[in-house]
Amino acid sequence: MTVTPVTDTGARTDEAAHVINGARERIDALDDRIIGLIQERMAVSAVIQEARITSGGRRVNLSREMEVLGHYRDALGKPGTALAMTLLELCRGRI
Ligand SMILES: O=C(O)C(=O)C[C@]1(C(=O)O)C=C[C@@H](O)C=C1
Repeated sequence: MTVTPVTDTGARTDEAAHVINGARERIDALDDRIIGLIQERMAVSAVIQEARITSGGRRVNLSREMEVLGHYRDALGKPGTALAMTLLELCRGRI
């Protein structure tokens, strides 16, 4: 049996290639939504930071960042912490 899937799935059967291609479409759609949510988070975070800076405060609030890191760690374990650190960097830049 020769499998010539449209995308490179690594599958050895047409059936497996079909399952993989369908699931990849769902992943691409989920990733689009996740990226949209991250962009929305960045915009909301910018509003907070601008308000704080305009009031004379600092861009960064470390105690709040600890809460955010804990939230992701509790939900996703250790990789959740790394994910939250990346999100925070996207939202407030490098510190
Ligand atoms: O919650 C805040 O005070 C924010 O400024 C938002 C945010 C975040 O993106 O979660 C960004 C920068 C701060 O250091 C802490 C948290």
